[in-house]
Amino acid sequence: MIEHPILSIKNLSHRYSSSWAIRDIDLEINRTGILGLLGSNGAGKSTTMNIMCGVLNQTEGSVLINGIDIREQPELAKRQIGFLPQNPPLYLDLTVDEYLIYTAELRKMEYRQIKPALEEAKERCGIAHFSNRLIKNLSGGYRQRVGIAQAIIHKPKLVVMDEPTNGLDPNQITEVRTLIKEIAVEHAVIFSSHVLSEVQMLCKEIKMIADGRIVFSDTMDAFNNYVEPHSVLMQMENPPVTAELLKIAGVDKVDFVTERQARVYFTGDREITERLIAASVHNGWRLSEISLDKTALDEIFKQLSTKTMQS
Ligand SMILES: Nc1ncnc2c1ncn2[C@@H]1O[C@H](COP(=O)(O)OP(=O)(O)OP(=O)(O)O)[C@@H](O)[C@H]1O
Repeated sequence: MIEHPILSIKNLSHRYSSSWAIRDIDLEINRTGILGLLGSNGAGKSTTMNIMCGVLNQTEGSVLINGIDIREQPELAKRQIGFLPQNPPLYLDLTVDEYLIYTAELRKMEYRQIKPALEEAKERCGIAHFSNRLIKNLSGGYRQRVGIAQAIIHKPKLVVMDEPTNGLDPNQITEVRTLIKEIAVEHAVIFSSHVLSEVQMLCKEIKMIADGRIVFSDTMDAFNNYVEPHSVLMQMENPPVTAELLKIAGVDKVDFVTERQARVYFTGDREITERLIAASVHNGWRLSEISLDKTALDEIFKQLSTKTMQS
């Protein structure tokens, strides 16, 4: 028997009226766990997710869910997908139970399977005690849990979540992230975010999308290595001239941020900090602070985002 990938997207492109929102997206998921789709607002995350869940018809390319073409056999393919869109379609005047039973029926679940599936989904999402509560009387975090419950009630292979923590308060964000991690033990989860730290925290694999194209695709470890700081910030009471700093092995470039603070770009290992401290002591630069430059991470993120626009 042929084993199909859970999700296989090839050369996916979409055009709204005249302009392309996404171009040539390739993506494959073969196992459970979380894949992060990272991109800033307007990068093309929602467009990609709406197409992969059969909500939007693509202009070009193909989406196969477990080997089934979502455009050719949408009903069959959608049974394997759970989707939490950016604005979950919750019916505020229904109770949690009424709503979840309705979504199970939409998925054409067998009648006798619905009751146990309902209980299991509520249990997993921590909403069993709200079974008879109207959705409009739930907090944002609990509404999001109901949204997640409708995405998993039919036990799909693939769960797609479009910015699931957007608009939640910090406690709710932590709870929803924990829930996503739990769900990913049994399901393949693809999750979008514009928050780099969130993707770093949750995902083993990352696809970064910018201006409708994938600009980075690898494991989270590879991404973290890639975006390791390449500069340090040095605060000195008696700073040297740039040329003195450039003499130190590994230093590529120096920018003075203020008269006494230099950003020192380097290649190679992080032992550069030790060499800089030693040089400072030796030459009397009176170093008061030295740190790996965190803003460098954002800079690299920006560079990756704009890479395709320039090429
Ligand atoms: N219905 C639409 N009609 C025309 N253009 C659209 C439509 N929906 C999205 N776009 C455009 O397509 C591009 C990609 O948008 P998309 O919503 O997929 O991005 P996103 O990464 O999900 O961003 P956000 O987080 O802001 O939703 C943007 O330039 C957006 O303006």
